[in-house]
Amino acid sequence: MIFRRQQGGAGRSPTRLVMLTDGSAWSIHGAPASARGAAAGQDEPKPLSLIPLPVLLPLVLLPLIPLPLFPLLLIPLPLFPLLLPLLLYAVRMAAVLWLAVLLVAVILLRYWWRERTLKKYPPGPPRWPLVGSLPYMPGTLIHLHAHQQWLSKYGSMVGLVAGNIPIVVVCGAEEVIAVLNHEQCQTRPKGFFFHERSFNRRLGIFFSDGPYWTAQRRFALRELRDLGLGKTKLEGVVMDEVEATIATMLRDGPELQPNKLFHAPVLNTLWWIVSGKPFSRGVGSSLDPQSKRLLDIMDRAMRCKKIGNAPCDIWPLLKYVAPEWSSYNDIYLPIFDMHEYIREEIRHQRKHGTGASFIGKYTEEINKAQPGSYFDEESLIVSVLDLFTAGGESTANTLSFCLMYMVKYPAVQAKVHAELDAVCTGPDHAVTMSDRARLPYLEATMAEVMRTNTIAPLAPPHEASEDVEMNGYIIPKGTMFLLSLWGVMHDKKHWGDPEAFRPERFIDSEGKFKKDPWLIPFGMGKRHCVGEGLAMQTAFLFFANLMNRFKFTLPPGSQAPPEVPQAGFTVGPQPFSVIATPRNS
Ligand code: HEM
Repeated sequence: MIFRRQQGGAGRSPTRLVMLTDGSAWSIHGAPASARGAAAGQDEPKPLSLIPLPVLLPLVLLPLIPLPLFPLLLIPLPLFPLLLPLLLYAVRMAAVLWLAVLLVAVILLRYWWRERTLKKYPPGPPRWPLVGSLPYMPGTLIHLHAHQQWLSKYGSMVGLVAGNIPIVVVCGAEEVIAVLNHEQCQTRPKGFFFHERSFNRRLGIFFSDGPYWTAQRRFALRELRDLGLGKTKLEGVVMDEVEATIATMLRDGPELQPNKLFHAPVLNTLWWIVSGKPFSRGVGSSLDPQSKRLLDIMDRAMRCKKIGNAPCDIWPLLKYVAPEWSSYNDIYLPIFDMHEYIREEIRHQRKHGTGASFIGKYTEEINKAQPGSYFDEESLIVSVLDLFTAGGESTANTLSFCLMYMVKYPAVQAKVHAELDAVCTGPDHAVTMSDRARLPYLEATMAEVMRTNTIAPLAPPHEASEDVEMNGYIIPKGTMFLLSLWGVMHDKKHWGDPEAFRPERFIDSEGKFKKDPWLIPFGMGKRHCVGEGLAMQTAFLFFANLMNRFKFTLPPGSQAPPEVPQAGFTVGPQPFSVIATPRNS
């Protein structure tokens, strides 16, 4: 390319900058010099298509050269080699500019397209291109923010967009119940997280759909029941864990931290169901290395509070460029470690024989699988992962909350003790499932704990499998629902005084435990928790026996723990301490 100045003469346009190559020329102002000549009856016009590509390309790029670089074009020819780096820089800038323009165009197009589908969408915070409503979304405890800030401003259904994913946060009790029972709201979202956690397929029970999900759920329900749910066998396993926990409390007490007390024994019960054997006896220092490894993995997995909402879940490509910053490593590395742990157990069982366990029964299904079967090793790994993630922290946190409310409400604790004293033969009596019906106040206390500070305040996300019409809004297919179970259990119209901790609300006029259909810590409808029976049995045996053996008080001089929970995969109490005093001392 050669640039030189062309002098304009009388009656011609003033001096113009032109580019000459091979005799063709182009003015910066857009008209080919040859075309101008032709208009004046001189040379034949030269069609643009005849301009060779090496000439055409710079012509197209030229307008994109940033303005400050334009004076470069006035520099005398002999100096040009010296300016080559600057020229290259200019070309690079032009390319970057093109890319930026293209990117902005794509983002705006996507934004426009998305907004077209959200015409009758519920109101909510502003939605921007690229980030949607993310700047207005709290990172954690969305249910509290929704009830304190959004409910009065936008109503019981709040429309948001995270990145490009439409999300409706449902805070109204009736609307939550309607969605939970709606035929077209029973699938799970299809985002990055749901594939990445399960071998790039949607496997397991928690986040799968359709006939595959039905098969996995049915299998899990059957096996949880057959593996001893409600029968003496499982009760014996849980009671072993209860005894081990009590021994640890006596050894490490009297001051204890409930947040650290229940994870190991609860996971141990789950591991027994999964593998047919407990992984350790006791908690804390007495763990064997394998058990410690499992607990460490679970701890890392549960500590990550951003699941489904992290930058890598919204912009998946970040996993390649910023795995730390985008929380990819925090979320997925523990999950992959867990895959490996479960895979090792499956191999061990294959080698040494499988017994009456979830893995054993599942392996039998795999062995008799026909082509197209829903049962394979990866499905087994993810199903076990689901049982662990769904059942471990939730049950342990429920128990920590139980102790927290006992130290906060000593009068309730005294009533629980009085009831236990009337039913049991003394603090050394092991409370079993056969005592449950005779302990209605204890049962009501557990129900009230689960109502007041439910560990899954928002149900795991549901998705609209079709366009759904509700309250005059149209929620497009593919929208993610975040359903406030907390809202149902704090609805003023239904409960009267939802903020009060009052177990008596679950006691009828005859002094018996009274169920309430709006007590839904385990959800309702087709996606209802598969582990409710197991969780309630475990929680009852732990809580009843610990209450029978100990009196719980706050350490002298310490404040009552705050009711606002700590976020995690599920929520739990903020760290707090109790003094556990044996009742027979
Ligand atoms: C206090 C303890 C527990 C609570 C509060 C709880 C709560 C819940 C909730 C709210 C759901 C979602 C319902 C929905 O999507 O609408 C759920 C689903 C589920 N829970 Fe639990 N859960 C507990 C314990 C357990 C245990 C011990 C297990 C298994 C060992 C378990 C396994 C599952 C599974 C597999 C699902 C997915 C069901 C599906 O999508 O079909 N949960 N749970």
